[in-house]
Amino acid sequence: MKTLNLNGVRIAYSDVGTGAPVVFANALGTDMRVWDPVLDHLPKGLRIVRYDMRGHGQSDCPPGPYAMGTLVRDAEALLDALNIRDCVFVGLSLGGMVAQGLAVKRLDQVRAMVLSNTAAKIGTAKMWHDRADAVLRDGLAPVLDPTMERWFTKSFRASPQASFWRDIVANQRPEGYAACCHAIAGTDFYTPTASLTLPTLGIAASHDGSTPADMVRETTDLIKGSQFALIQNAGHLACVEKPATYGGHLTSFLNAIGHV
Ligand SMILES: O=C(O)CC1=CCC(=O)O1
Repeated sequence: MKTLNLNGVRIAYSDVGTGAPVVFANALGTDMRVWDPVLDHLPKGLRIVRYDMRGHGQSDCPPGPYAMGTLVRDAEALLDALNIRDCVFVGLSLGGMVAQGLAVKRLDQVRAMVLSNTAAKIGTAKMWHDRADAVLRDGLAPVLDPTMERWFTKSFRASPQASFWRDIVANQRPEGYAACCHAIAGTDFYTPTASLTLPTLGIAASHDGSTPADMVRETTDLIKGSQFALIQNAGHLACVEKPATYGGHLTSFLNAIGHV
């Protein structure tokens, strides 16, 4: 794990390999470890960059609320600092919102994107403000059970791995989590995303309790020529629950666009 000071904030990242760049952005309540299960299922030789969204993982947690524009600027600054152009940007949930914002702003940095378990707009502003208020008041403990239900199928929740992912959320900082809830609350990328034409893969999961498959499909369909994949028997964190299937879809997409 390395860090860079970007926009006055220390951002933790990992940068491995020297080939065609693929950049991964995490979901709310997670950090770059959310991609660990999938990495073994990707082609060898890529340059794999992951980072922790501000307020998450090992990155700094400046006071919130955060704006989506700030999260997009962090991604932009990271790619500039690492001299990355023409990457495939893979964004999970909140990370997928960052992908859309970055693609609108910096097509020189992003040649293609993967919108995983995400949408142009997720939920309602009230829902996110309420969740942020609750987490700031009571901490993350009360949101753990509902989060696990949105993230994973019943059978995965009963597996020994589940407690590891529960702890990932439990150990995030409530202030960073809440600050990112505010960023989601203020985001509606419907119109800007509809103007995009870059190669795009949408990935949805059959049991996603946060961004149901129809929601992911609606956003993916805004982008002309996009592809869509539905992963069966997985929840919101399909990259964790079905890493081989997820990696297979990513690999097919990378091959199809010649990003090898
Ligand atoms: O509701 C959740 O916890 C899932 C989620 C929505 C946006 C995000 O990044 O995660």
